[in-house]
Amino acid sequence: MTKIKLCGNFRVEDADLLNKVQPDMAGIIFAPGQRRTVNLMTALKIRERLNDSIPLYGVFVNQNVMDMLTFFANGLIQGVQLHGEESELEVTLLRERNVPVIQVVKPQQAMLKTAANYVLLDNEFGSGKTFDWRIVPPKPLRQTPLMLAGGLTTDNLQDAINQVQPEWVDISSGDEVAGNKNLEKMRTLVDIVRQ
Ligand SMILES: O=C(O)c1ccccc1N[C@@H]1O[C@H](COP(=O)(O)O)[C@@H](O)[C@H]1O
Repeated sequence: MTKIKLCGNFRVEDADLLNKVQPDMAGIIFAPGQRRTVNLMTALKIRERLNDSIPLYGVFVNQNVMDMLTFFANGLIQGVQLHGEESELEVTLLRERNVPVIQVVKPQQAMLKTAANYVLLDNEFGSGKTFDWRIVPPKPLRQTPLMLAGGLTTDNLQDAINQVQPEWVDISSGDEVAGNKNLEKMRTLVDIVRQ
């Protein structure tokens, strides 16, 4: 069964919505200057309020690995999502310290072996835009569990799963209404992957 990550949670009360719908993973944005970027205090409050059963991943774009290791060691995050041009060396460094890693790759790299736990395909970060799913290599050719992202919504999620057969889907914009996380959208998305 495909698993679901709900990302870009930025208000403390978003933790309550996540607890209600129980996604397999949640995400917060540490990359600076994004609409959904959280500061450390908000991140701590979200982790505190979120059920222990929901792993919280931090999204970073070309940022300091030491910060990631500190956040992980302190239990603030349970894994990292590298959403920039991070090197395989950085991935290895994190993996050597047992940090689970989601690494953004280009579609053609979805077939390469990597030290990361998951490879993630996205259009642009948190843009809410889809890309042409036909360029994704078929499942038998893929070496690492695939996380599909980019403009997934309640309208196209089922098609995306049917076409790409990803192990995971990752959604940020598609569970929002007027710029805020929305319980009904979140519930519908989770129901689609679990039906
Ligand atoms: O969600 C964000 O705002 C974000 C900011 C910077 C880097 C990554 C971000 N989110 C990730 O972007 C993709 C696609 O999101 P969307 O559903 O198209 O909005 C997803 O992997 C999020 O984790």
